[in-house]
Amino acid sequence: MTRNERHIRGLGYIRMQSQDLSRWRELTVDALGFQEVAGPDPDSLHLRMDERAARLVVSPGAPDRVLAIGWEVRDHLALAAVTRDLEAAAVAVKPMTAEEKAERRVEDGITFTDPGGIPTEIFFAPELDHSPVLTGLAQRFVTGDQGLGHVVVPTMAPEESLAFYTEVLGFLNRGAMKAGPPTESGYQPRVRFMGVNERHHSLALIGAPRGEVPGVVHFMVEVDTLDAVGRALDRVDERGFSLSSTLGRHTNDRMVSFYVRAPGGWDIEYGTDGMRVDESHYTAEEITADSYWGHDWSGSEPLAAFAPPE
Ligand SMILES: Cc1ccc(O)c(O)c1CC[C@@H]1C(=O)CC[C@]2(C)C(=O)CC[C@@H]12
Ligand SMILES: [Fe+2]
Repeated sequence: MTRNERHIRGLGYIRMQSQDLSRWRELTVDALGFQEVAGPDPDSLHLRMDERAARLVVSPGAPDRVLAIGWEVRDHLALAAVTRDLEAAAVAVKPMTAEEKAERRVEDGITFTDPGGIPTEIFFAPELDHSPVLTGLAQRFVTGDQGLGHVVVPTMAPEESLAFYTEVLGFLNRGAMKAGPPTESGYQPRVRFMGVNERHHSLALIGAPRGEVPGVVHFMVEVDTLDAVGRALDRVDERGFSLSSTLGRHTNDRMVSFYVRAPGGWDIEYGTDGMRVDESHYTAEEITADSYWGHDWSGSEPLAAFAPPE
């Protein structure tokens, strides 16, 4: 198999819808220190992390689900090249409408669904907001050349999804972890990690019985200090949010993080101290434990992506 040229530079934005915006605001703004800003849609929650106008947008709607995972490319030429790669792979690609571009505050982009049914977008030239970033915990979100963070998406077609992201979109294989025993036909299910920059993984894929709704297992944001992670942990606890996993350090990206349950049945992973991958010598590896210490999932409420299919 060959891989197309790697045009994607990072995870750019995530758009979601939820029936409970006030609880989303409490979690993201009050507990995790995102900055709430005004945006093109007065009814949506626009959350700022850095100089980008908004990295996360939560709109009112049912059911609770992800509306778009936005991947960033360098410029118009890169967008045209990725569009050609997708069309060559027979993916139904739509150009963003003027309204979609205005909502996302990007110069241009395309929309399509990935093999797992996840609404996916590729864009370039996001608008910047040059006013100071006023985070609630005085933390700095680690973004920049490492993008927003990472997202873990469920897929009912794990082999097809892996081929799509690595061969068509050029994501780099950043290793895996076995997830459950081999099937009778000998297929070994794995959580697959993939990267597009120095962040160890910008995307992970998990085989799950439910694809499009909610369309996400967790997304991760990184902050600059362990103290900010600790303060966020105190605040989610004070506000009665359910901790899906205790604090721990992952083996593959070395991130120290906890996971908190958001409305809609997926998690936000909040971490610090992630490693940077040096691609000049990195080789894909298989981890045999998710963490060096901590990350106790025993108190986790069931994830919506793993609910039995309807
Ligand atoms: C293993 C791992 C390394 C780095 C990460 O950022 C990361 O999210 C994970 C996955 C954590 C976790 C797991 O290992 C077992 C299966 C889990 C519980 C899920 O179903 C979602 C998160 C997964
Ligand atoms: Fe993660």
